[in-house]
Amino acid sequence: MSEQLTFAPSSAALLEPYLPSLHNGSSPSPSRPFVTLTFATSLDSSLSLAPGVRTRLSGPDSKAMTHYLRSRHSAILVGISTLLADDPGLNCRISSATSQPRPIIIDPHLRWKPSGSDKVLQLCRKGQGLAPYVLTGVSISDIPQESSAVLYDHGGKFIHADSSAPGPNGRSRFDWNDILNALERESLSSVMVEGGAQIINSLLEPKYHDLVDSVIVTIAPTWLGQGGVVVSPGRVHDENGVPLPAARLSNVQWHPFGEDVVLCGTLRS
Ligand SMILES: NC(=O)C1=CN([C@@H]2O[C@H](COP(=O)(O)OP(=O)(O)OC[C@H]3O[C@@H](n4cnc5c(N)ncnc54)[C@H](O)[C@@H]3O)[C@@H](O)[C@H]2O)C=CC1
Ligand SMILES: Nc1nc(O)c(N)c(N[C@@H]2O[C@H](COP(=O)(O)O)[C@@H](O)[C@H]2O)n1
Repeated sequence: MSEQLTFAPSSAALLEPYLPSLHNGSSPSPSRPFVTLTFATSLDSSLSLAPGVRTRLSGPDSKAMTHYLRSRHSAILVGISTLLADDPGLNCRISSATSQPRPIIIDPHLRWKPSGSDKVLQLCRKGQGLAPYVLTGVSISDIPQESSAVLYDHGGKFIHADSSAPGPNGRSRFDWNDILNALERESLSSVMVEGGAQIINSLLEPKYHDLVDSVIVTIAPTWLGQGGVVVSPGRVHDENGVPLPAARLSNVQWHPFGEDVVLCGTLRS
């Protein structure tokens, strides 16, 4: 039996202004899903000790908060490096949860070879979570049959999306509008974007700020030190080349959860 978490209604009420509507789960924009950017960070803005190293930052109370968020979104999105590094469950372990979020894996070059031993698929077989939808730039006809079979048998699938949008260092990637359009086509009305750093840094680019409905960050009272996987979006400059803050939150609230503090805000002006 996996761990079961509880989250007090009084704590849930604090988060309500930052969550998709309880009534219909919808976004303020009817044509795309509600987007919550959420992650746990150290005091030096690290998500983990090093690439590929699963690192616990959240204490029990903020962890329960994260699982409450999972209960309130129809999808939970992570990058492929997070999936390969953490072998995460990506399910909701709140005892009172009535639904599970759909895991979305951003895997433009198809690095994941699904196997029955992946935790996310084990949980699916136990009826404790859903199988992932994998967004990839690879043509569906080029995906190895073994990979498709494992994923489809669990109720997941590969979804092709254009991965030729220009990214940093001349690398191509998905445009976030295309990612959200793909989720909308799957009738997923809300998504919590959990990470890792490349995913978060790309979503924090100014051109995507209007796509993000809320930001909920757990800050743990620890410094992970140099070499961590860092959230720090690309630099923004004014017309004279003077650096500007990359992003700033409005409508800010801070809530202590155990030893951690949870910062809630919005990116749009
Ligand atoms: N503390 C926390 O809340 C969290 C921690 N993590 C940690 O973060 C680390 C992984 O982070 P990263 O190495 O930054 O990897 P990542 O999980 O952001 O995945 C990076 C990969 O995702 C793909 N990708 C990202 N953005 C894309 C875009 N816009 N279009 C197309 N493809 C895109 C690319 O293939 C890229 O190589 C792990 O150590 C994990 O433990 C991950 C999630 C949450
Ligand atoms: N909220 C939060 N706190 C931490 O301390 C974390 N390390 C993470 N990581 C994210 O959660 C995923 C693990 O999920 P499961 O517990 O296995 O379901 C991990 O892959 C990161 O996305 N999050």
